[in-house]
Amino acid sequence: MADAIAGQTAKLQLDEETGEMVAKNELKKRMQKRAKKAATASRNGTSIAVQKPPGSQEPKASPEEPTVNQNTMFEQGFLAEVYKLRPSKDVVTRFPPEPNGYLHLGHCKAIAVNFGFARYHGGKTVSSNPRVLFDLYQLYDCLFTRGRIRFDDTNPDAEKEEYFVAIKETIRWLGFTPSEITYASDSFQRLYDLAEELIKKEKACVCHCNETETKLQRGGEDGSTPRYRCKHAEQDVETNLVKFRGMRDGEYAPQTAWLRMNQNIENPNPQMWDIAAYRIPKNQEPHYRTGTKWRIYPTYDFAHCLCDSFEGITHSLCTTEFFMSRESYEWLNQILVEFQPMQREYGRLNLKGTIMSKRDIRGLIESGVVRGWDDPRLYTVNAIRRRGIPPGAVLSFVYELGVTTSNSFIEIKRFEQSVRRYLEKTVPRLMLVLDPVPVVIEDAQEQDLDVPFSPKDPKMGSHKIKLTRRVYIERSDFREVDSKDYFRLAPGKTVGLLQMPYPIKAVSFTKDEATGFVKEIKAIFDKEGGKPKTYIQWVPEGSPAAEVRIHTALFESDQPATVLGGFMNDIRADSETIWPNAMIETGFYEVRQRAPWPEAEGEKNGEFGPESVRFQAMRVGYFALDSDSTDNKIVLNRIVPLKEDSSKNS
Ligand SMILES: Nc1ncnc2c1ncn2[C@@H]1O[C@H](COP(=O)(O)OP(=O)(O)OP(=O)(O)O)[C@@H](O)[C@H]1O
Ligand SMILES: NC(=O)CC[C@H](N)C(=O)O
Repeated sequence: MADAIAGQTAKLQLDEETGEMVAKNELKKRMQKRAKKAATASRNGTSIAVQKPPGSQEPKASPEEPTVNQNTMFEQGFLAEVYKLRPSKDVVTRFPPEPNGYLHLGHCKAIAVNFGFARYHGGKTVSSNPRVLFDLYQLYDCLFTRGRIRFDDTNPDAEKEEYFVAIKETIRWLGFTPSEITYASDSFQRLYDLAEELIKKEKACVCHCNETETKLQRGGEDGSTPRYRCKHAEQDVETNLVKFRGMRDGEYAPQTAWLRMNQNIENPNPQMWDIAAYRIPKNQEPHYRTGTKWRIYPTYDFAHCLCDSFEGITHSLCTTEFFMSRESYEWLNQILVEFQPMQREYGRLNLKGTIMSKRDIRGLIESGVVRGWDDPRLYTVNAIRRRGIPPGAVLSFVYELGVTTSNSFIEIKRFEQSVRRYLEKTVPRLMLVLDPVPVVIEDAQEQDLDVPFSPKDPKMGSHKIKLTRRVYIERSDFREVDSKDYFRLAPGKTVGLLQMPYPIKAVSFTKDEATGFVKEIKAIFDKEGGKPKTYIQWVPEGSPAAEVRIHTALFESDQPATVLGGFMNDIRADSETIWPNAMIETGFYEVRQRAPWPEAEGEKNGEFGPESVRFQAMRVGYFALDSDSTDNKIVLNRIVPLKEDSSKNS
């Protein structure tokens, strides 16, 4: 029976316009009809979007056969050029987050670039099959490749332990194993000593100018007045040393003194206009790692290049907003240290139709628009993960986009398309009914049906589903009044039930007097009527209840940040729909027990949560178990719809 049902279901295709499962021929007919209609409409000046007929659709790739090999990113284009500029047997890179918030999708690109570059140039002789590679890569990462995390933890006022922990976790989840985890704070003493050396070389002074004065020295508000050097640049070395030590020993109030580099105010690059090297933070929060030992902290511009040198970073890869900083990076390293890393800049990954800045997300959380940093409508890694997007799908997306020097603004639907492609062949299929209405099949005999988890991949195995007399179908799959162009259930009409040996024909129905809703449908098997035009999903009586959350775009526009009055004025009211009384077939329990689906990347090592329970709910979408679930309550999030949401970037 399983084979017959598998054969039948495998041949069905989703009609993206109606959401029905139909035979290939039926879909072809429908497509031709629609194409004709569209042609007539276009002749009449009105346009209708048409789904491509089966066979003409773009080939669907599986993650095992990626359209873009992950190595392509390092073999061609920007990153290949970077390597050619500095070919090295011992590539060392670092991913350098500031632990002041949770990482987002853009950071996944930075992680893939930094760890991937080191991995590629450290272990490129290994097979290019990603499945085989995973175990080997873990070993390779630890033993041979030199991709590190370095926390840029130079601003204790903004940093918290929870962010350090979450960042490390994200990198593991993406399937990378840092060869080392380091901290700028490991080098605070060494950095301090080098700051004194810079003073002794007359390349830094302690400055007391405030923000307004500094702005004037740099050409005023719009940069149109002549630039000039501040008077503190004339202080002698001894005075600067005494003052700098005074800063260190707490003799200056926060923000009344800062160490400033003596660069070149004439240089057209603002990064060379005597920028800050050390500052006294306003709040004097204890540092997560060094406590109250330091009252002064190095700036990014002082610490980053020096730490890169201390750690022997060969290729310091960062995003293009640091392009101007390259000059000060090289200037400082050349004065103070022997080993010279090479900084190069690639384009940031941005998504249209959302916000990713930590400050803005904090605003959404505080105003109750979203549940928290991991709300599935956001694009923080926590949110993407909770929503059920697998780490392998995130990486595929990054590899697909590749790396150039341009900042990319990608539509959410492109991201979702990539995720859908990844899930299509890697997760099992189940039946889920969002808004159940009972159908009593009067001539049904109770029996167990053995149905495959995948219509095409026998390796996924099969599970039992009980054919009960009373089953549940989607309320929207029944119409009280039939019509010619309607192909699902209606009085006197036949519809196929997925995985069921025979189609059913509705014979009568009752309604709830109070609500006017259909209460129960009576049906019989239609054993003589031949193949039905359309198939719908169902669940047997006794199936577990589930709360299903369907999320769509949080914002109306493509650029919420630029909307008049700010992104808060751009929030969609219907970005979350909850189906509290959905039902899922019991095969779900086996899917849950066999998680993670798919078994790949960072989830393979046993570190996975409920979100790795992923499946395709036929005709409804891809789903994952939400972290609000308990032993007695199933809560599901839709990962992505089965097709692109035409109403909006979902
Ligand atoms: N959108 C992005 N695309 C690609 N790389 C990014 C993106 N955002 C940050 N990065 C890179 O990730 C690394 C760590 O960044 P860090 O946490 O310091 O980011 P950030 O720029 O403060 O992030 P944000 O302000 O967007 O939260 C840096 O090398 C940074 O250039
Ligand atoms: N060079 C870089 O990649 C910059 C990293 C740094 N943590 C930042 O401020 O974004």
